Amino acid sequence: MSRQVFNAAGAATVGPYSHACAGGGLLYLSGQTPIDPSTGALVTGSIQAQTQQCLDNLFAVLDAAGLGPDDVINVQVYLVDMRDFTAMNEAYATRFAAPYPARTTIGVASLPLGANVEIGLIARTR
Ligand SMILES: C=C(N)C(=O)O
Repeated sequence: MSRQVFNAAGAATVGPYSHACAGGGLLYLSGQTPIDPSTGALVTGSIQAQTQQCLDNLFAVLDAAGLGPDDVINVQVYLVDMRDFTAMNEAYATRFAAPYPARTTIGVASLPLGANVEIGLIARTR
């Protein structure tokens, strides 16, 4: 049996993977870097703008699977510079409403394409 995968025009990939893969009642979304899918270019500028682009891309993938932000149960945030933590949180809070999903934020040495933030998530399926 092949994998049940989801891909969305409103998101990007930078390698050999799907935007999302379902299994065990969960939907696992690949990490999204802040690529604007309309241009294929990395969003530059504030960490807020980059964070919002990552989440917009992820929400496009959720939408392709018939899901939305309220279905998200776990989020992984990767930051190249942990000094961006507060600003990332500010942008993050514009895309999720309380009660928030569980989340882990990890500092990393570098990210694909020189991005400053990458976000992945897990959602429940219906
Ligand atoms: C950006 C990614 N999700 C990757 O390279 O795996």
